[in-house]
Amino acid sequence: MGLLQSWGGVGTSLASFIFIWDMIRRYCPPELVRALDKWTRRIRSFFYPYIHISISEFMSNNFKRHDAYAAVEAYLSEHLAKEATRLRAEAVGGGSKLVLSMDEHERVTDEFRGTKIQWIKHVQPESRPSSESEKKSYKLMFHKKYRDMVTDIYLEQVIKRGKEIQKRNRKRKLYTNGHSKTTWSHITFEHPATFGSLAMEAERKQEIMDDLLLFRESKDFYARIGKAWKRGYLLYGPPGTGKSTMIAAMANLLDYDIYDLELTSVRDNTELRRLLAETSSKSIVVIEDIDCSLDLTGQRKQKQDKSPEEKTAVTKKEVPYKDTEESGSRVTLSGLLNFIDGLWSACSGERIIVFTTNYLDKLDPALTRRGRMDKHIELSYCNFEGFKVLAKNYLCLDAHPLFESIEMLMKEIKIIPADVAENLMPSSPKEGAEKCLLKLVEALKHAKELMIKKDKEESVVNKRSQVADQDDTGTAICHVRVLEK
Ligand SMILES: Nc1ncnc2c1ncn2[C@@H]1O[C@H](COP(=O)(O)OP(=O)(O)OP(=O)(O)O)[C@@H](O)[C@H]1O
Ligand SMILES: [Mg+2]
Repeated sequence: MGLLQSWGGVGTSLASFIFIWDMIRRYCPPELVRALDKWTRRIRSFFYPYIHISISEFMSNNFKRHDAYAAVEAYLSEHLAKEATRLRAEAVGGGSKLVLSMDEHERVTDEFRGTKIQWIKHVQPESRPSSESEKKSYKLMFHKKYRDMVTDIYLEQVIKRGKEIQKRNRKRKLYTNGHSKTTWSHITFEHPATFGSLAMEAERKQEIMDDLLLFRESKDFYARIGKAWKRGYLLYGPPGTGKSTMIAAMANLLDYDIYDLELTSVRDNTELRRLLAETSSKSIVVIEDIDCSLDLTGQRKQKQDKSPEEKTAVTKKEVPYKDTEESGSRVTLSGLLNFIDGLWSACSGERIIVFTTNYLDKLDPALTRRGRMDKHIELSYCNFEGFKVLAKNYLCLDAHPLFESIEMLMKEIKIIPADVAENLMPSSPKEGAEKCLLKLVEALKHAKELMIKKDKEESVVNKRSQVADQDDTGTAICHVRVLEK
């Protein structure tokens, strides 16, 4: 009872204080109010001499992740996680190691040169109900007399060590924007492809690898020539020739993340710009099957009438393009070109942009011109050299008596590397290398027979049409004679 009475007393005094303070602010001269403000600040800092610094996950414009946030998180996970009682565990290094980080609202104390510094994790749900994310931040609290030391030395060290830890524990990520999401979602990227395992001429592979490595080391060069540090690659060729595999090999070679941009899920240029501004440095932005993702070729011609053949022709790869229209994507060619040209992609550091297509001639030349797509790489049918790479990868074979006939057949038959790989893949543990090679020989022979048959049929059709042409000419001549009479 006594306690309740005393709390009631506190409440009344507080209300009176606020009332009097408001009166003073309203009716006193401004100089007096300023002086009072100054004194209240002094009194407050006397009783509460702490400074707070907040490091949010996203920059204030909410577009870009804050590098410092990730570095602080890494530092705290390694140095102070032992002290925290509520933790979050995440697997790194292919699941072989668990990294612990502080759970929300948890606090830990660090010590630096005899000073105690407290870290608190804050998680605040986003104000917008439609938003999928939360606002996360780390708050740092310390005595004001250590202000210079903490801001100049301690924080710098935390960020530096955090970045080292991040580098050590880094899991590469594959980001996607599919499934009607307006933001990126990611999974760990663990594709095993390397340039070594790609079926391609060794010389061309080396040339591409040199180009990529030179790009990675060219920060100063790009700064000197005043160009955004980015490079565009256009990979083209028939389905199953290794375009997607090469992108994975590129990411593995450079140790970059991949952003797989599904253009059909992007509503308009503004959304495209936001998504691209959210991509981080050291990344490869990929737009697969660019010819199907956007009406890039038709955008400028704007709804010209299609020929009846075009209207009826439906290939496998044209389906997504139809979806684009249905899903109402309004990304335009100029929006895409804006992004490639640098204003947006130059936001943060090294970036590679890769487009893939099965039909090079379907693309607008504005998109493929050098400077936008700096390097065009053709991935084509498998030749004998490519086959040898696959035989080594799949069967651990450098030579075999069957190689000779395979070489002969490959000179005559076009076969995609995906089909060669499929035949070389043992279908059971008992299936030996020779059996797999025989499967491939059979597949090649079968393809050859089909080719001969097709050629014969075509020549018959050609002969028939030649005869028909002659007939037509004959008839036409007859008509002329009748008219002349
Ligand atoms: N050049 C290659 N070297 C090694 N493996 C290859 C190569 N090309 C294709 N493959 C094999 O075939 C499969 C399909 O290849 P991939 O998906 O890279 O082809 P793609 O060119 O991207 O086809 P699409 O145009 O249909 O997207 C891969 O998983 C890989 O195993
Ligand atoms: Mg592909």
